[in-house]
Amino acid sequence: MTDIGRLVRDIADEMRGAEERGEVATYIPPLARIDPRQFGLCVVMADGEIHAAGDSEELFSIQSVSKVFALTQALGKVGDTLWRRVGREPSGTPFNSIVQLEREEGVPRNPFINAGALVVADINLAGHEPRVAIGELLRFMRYLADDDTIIIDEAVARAEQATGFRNIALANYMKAFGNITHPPELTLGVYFHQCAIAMSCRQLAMAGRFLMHGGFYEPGGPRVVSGQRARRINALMLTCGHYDASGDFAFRVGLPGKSGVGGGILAIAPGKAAIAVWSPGLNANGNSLLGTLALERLTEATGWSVFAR
Ligand SMILES: NC(=O)CC[C@H](N)C(=O)O
Repeated sequence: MTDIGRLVRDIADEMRGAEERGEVATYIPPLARIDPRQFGLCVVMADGEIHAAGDSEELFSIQSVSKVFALTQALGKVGDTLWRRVGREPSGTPFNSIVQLEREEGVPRNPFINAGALVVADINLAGHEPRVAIGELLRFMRYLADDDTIIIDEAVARAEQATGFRNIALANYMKAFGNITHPPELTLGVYFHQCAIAMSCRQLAMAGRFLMHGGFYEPGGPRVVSGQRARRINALMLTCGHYDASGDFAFRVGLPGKSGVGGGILAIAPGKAAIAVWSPGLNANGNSLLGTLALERLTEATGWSVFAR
């Protein structure tokens, strides 16, 4: 039996000393100021035991990791009709790409690229004021993580509102195809605020537990989603969670995972563990460089890859 606590500490020690750390995202000004020397890792085991090391209590901007929870929320509202407006194929393009949208008539490839997440935000906005839609997601995150202190970093949300021209373009372009139903600025407001949720590795790993427990909050606890839905969300994370590096992530780590440009990654070992890792330096695809390496070390040592026997 692998001593997980020790493994988690060893990985954090290795990452602390790493020289090659990638580049922090600079296109969102507050993220450009984050110290790239930080690294945190938290593993929540199926029995509830928690192993954490490094800067695992430090808050970071979860950015695109929020897309997993926003998708869960949207599926709860509209069920499988969501798939009329969003595909479920890997895009093979960067997270903020627009190139496929013209040929595919405003239907994004999947819910984890920005275009897809904007449609999901549009679904979550239906029938609400933007403030209420955002509040609903924040409450959902707090419930999942069992932590009422989780907040939205307004400075990050405002910064993206002021500089997010690609997202503004994506939303307007899809509006032209009728796949954004609200005024684009309202849908964008919901999206920018969900990306600006600030969490620690511990909080994020806790929030991901329902995906390790087949849709249950915890063993013996209430259902968050059906078993089928949990499996499907995990499948999408595996195939689309790292954009045009999703294949490489599956190859190296072998777990459903979702990254964000804040440097966080949520990874799920079904039935075994929910894992959150954070290191702000990104690789060329906009995924945490050391976060990916740490997960590779973890699955190599534990055999948690979904492809392991
Ligand atoms: N990959 C990401 O984390 C991207 C999220 C970021 N808020 C953006 O829209 O650009």
